[in-house]
Amino acid sequence: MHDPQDMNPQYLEDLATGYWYSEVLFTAVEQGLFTLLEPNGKLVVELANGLNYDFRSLKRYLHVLAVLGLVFEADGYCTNTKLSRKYLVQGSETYQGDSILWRKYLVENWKSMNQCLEKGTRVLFPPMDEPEEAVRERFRRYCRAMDCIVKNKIEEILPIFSQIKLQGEILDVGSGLGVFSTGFLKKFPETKATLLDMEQVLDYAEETHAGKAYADRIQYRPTNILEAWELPKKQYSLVILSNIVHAFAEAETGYVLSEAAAHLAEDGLLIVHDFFMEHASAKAALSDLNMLVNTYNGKVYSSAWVQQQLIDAGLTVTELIPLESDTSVLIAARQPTKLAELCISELQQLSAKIQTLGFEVVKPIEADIIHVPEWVGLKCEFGCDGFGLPHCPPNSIQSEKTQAMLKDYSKCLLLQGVPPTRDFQRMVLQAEHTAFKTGYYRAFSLWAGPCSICPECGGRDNCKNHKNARPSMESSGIDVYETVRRAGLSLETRPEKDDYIKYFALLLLE
Ligand SMILES: C[S@@+](CC[C@H](N)C(=O)[O-])C[C@H]1O[C@@H](n2cnc3c(N)ncnc32)[C@H](O)[C@@H]1O
Repeated sequence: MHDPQDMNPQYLEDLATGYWYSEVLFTAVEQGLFTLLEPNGKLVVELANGLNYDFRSLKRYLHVLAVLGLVFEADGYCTNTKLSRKYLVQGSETYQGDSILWRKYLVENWKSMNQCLEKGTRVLFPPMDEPEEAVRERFRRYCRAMDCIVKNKIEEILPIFSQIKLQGEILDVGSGLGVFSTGFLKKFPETKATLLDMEQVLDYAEETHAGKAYADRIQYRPTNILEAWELPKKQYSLVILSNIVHAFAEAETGYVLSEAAAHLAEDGLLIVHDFFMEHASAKAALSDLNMLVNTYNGKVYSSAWVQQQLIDAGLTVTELIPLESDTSVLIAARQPTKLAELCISELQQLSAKIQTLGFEVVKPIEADIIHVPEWVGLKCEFGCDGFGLPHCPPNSIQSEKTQAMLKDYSKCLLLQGVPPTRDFQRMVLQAEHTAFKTGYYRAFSLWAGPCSICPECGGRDNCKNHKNARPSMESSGIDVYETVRRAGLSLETRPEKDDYIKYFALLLLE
């Protein structure tokens, strides 16, 4: 997909047709198409009969599913792909259909966006006279949807705890069906869990876990978590708040966080898993709107806000730990040494800290993707006004030296920001200092554009600020476009002079 900085109307067309993709998926999942294709695929004609579809229209529809990588279709025969077989076949452990169909259920509320913006709150609610059975079924669908999503997350999160021998009591706050805590129960046999949620949710949770090997280690405690929790304080080795922080506005969420902290044992760990504005920023911002149209007062927070609540409650807290997927975790403890037992790479922690300086993207990359071809210097010598400036060629690093220097480094961070140049360069310097103070004593940055760090430049032969001057990537012979693309980010030339600019810098670490 194009991005907004490409200044391409195709980006707008792609946004406008986003629902085409979701409708295609919703229909196939709702009709159980992928389930019908198991175990060995079907003739398209058989599928048309099974679904009561017009044969020719189904061929067109299957063509789209094939283009989207969800089926294979050839010679009138159709089979699932690996992806659809794993995630879209009913009855499979990894089935995602319940969360996909929950997204479909929410479409009506999204259509009320304009009214929500006018009123400042959700406007559509289930009917007051909804029959009890319908309410119960709706709750259950909601629980299954959350379950689908969180069971993938727990696989990403458990490795953080791989050096810890967790024992004792786990408290899962706003647990839903409790998939998060059961992930811990399975990994740590010497733990027990208490689930806090509404009564009807916990009834369903109990049904779901009945008969499982760990079932007798779970206690169900129906609780309104916005009121006092009738539980012993300072008792729990692990307190879990997964996807609950975003359910309420500041006052309520602040209360829930402080109650969670109060129930944490002296040597316990508290984990907050959620969307945070700093990670997967488009999805996080859209999730914030999802809260606007679907909840009473929920919202997505910045990690800084949640961290501050935990600090105010007397805890020490990690930097944001982004998952590979769209959410992140923060982990807090009463004893700072407890956090040192977690398996979070130093680089992850540093990236998160540097992100908070205000960069759009902070991406760890391997130094060997940095591309230093022969031609870059030509663009400086012929065609750039900066040639001869204090830290531009020929007063910069020769490409041979850059190539040699890069051999001393393996890890680095690619930093993306925006103009003005001086502000960006100052932020890069701050990032370098942050890395240095963290222990990366070889930290060295190369930024974008001629050095602009001093409002009054000492001039070509007379730089008065060597302490803060740095070379740019391009002046050192780096092909910035190719390097950025190899890092999986996008950078295009600008068709118009006033088009949006992205700035990149490299922070070499070790
Ligand atoms: C988004 S779900 C998260 C469930 C689970 N922790 C997860 O990560 O999938 C939020 C849960 O909080 C529960 N919840 C919301 N408000 C609550 C309240 N005031 N008291 C107790 N539970 C509440 C909901 O019933 C729901 O199960």
